[in-house]
Amino acid sequence: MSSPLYVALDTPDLARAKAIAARVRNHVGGLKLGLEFFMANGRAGVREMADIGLPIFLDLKFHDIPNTVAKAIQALRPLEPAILTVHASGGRAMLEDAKAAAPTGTKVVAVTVLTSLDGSDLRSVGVASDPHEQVVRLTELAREAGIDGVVCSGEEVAAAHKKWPTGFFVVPGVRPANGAAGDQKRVVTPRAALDAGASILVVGRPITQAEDPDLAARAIEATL
Ligand SMILES: O=c1ccn([C@@H]2O[C@H](COP(=O)(O)O)[C@@H](O)[C@H]2O)c(=O)[nH]1
Repeated sequence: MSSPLYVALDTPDLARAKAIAARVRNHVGGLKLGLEFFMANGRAGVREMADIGLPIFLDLKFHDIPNTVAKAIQALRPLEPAILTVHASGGRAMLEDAKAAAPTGTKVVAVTVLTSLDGSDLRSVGVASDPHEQVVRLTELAREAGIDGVVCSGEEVAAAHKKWPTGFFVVPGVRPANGAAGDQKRVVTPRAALDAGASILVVGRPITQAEDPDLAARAIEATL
């Protein structure tokens, strides 16, 4: 069985992304490429990373009107990513159109509440619900829209999983015990996230900024 650990290669530097991927490839189940990587390296860069032979999670977090999101996803079809992301708050029609536009083998997952936000951040943008309630609400929306799963923190994944037992749950904001949270506010350990029902874990800086990324990935893997 492949590892549930996906490494987030958040760098604009293609050579650095390839070097880290080469070092950790035997201890991770896939490579997550986000906006920082994509803006610098585009589709050609994604193709080069795919040549490494691990599944590609393209985390571009689309959020726009349904037609625009669908057309953007259609433009990415040749890349056939294993997973891609949209924002659940884009609404049901956008989620439905995103799924219809994606390649058959691509999982479309919706970001519920970013792991960098807490209740006070939600209130500051006019959302009265706490992160837990909001994640559960958006998980129900995602399920009804017929997509594949959601992105949430390890604090809510058990509740989301209960609402959607067959869903696919992506958990970022994962830190080894005593690891620096950085800008993440809803953080759990890799083991706790898996025990709570995560399908895959996304870990970036604890691996990519470690002195020895291979050792850091191995240490996380050993806890799973
Ligand atoms: O709610 C979300 C959604 C996506 N992310 C992404 O995951 C990684 C986390 O990186 P770390 O360095 O481990 O904090 C990053 O690429 C985010 O864009 C997230 O953190 N939270």
